[in-house]
Amino acid sequence: QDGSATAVPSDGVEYLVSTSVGGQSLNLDFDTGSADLWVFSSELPSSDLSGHSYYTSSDSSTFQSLSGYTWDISYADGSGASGNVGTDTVVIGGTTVEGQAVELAEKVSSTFVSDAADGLVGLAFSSINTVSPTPQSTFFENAQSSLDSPLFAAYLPNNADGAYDFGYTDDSKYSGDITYTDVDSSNGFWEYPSTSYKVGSTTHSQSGYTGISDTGTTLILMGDSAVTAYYDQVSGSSYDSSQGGYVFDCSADLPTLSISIGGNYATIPASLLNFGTASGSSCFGSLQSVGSGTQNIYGDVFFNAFYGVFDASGPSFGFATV
Ligand SMILES: O=C(CN1CCCCC1)Nc1ccc2c(c1)OCO2
Repeated sequence: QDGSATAVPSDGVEYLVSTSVGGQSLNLDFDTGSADLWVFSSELPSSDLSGHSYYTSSDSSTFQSLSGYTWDISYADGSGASGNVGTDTVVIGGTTVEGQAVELAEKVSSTFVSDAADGLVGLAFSSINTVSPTPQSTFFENAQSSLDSPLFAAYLPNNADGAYDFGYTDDSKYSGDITYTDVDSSNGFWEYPSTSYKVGSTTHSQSGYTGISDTGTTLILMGDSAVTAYYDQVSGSSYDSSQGGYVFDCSADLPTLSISIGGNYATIPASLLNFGTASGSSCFGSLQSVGSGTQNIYGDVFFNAFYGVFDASGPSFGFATV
């Protein structure tokens, strides 16, 4: 059944969605860049639980253990978690999935302990689900047959409540048309060619590059040539290792950044490219380096500007101006 769930911005770094797992409410981070649904659980050391809501399987009448099943995930930012697996009823907005694989954390890395999320809902493709011995389907994959259309959409406006819509697109959340491009899911991501970009009105090519739509990443992460080309146009900008990225004077005049999604450009307004105060009068850039590789990561800052549609028929990804 179609539905919409409110996404609340948290600490400026993620959006959390109140989710019912076996009747227990948890604030979960929806991550289109991974495919595991995992939760803080009573199996964690109690010192890891402070400040978190957590799932207790013995308190759920609908929990079923998957005996011998384990999971262990590592994210590109170096964080990770692991544990065991069961199934339970998961409700997000108006959409219910019975028998959803729920991955209970027995261990989480320190960043998760200090982060507000009580777990994650992975919305990438289950080919990258980490459950052993059998990878498990995502909430969206399980929900698809009950939705009017096999799609979900992310509406994540800057510093304001947003939403995840399941089964339909909501034209009150965007203006103009939704522009779609084919997705190559062979790496398990909502991935597409991203072979050029514009800094202001100057076009640059990045042949062979792809991009992924990743609501689990805060910023926009691109290859070093693109990052250098951008900050070369920001006078006084520099890479500050103590801040962990490019910074500039908060009064700096920033160019727009247009990224190619398939054959179409999405232009991020300059205002969104200043992520905010780093220290004193220096501000942190919303565009940072992805490091090595040719896969750009288009995170929440992208979704601050565009309603993103993840359509399993195709599959395809669509964007429209917020
Ligand atoms: O790791 C993530 C996102 N991740 C989602 C799940 C919670 C923890 C953060 N993003 C990311 C962070 C740094 C990167 C990167 C991606 O690609 C290269 O550098």
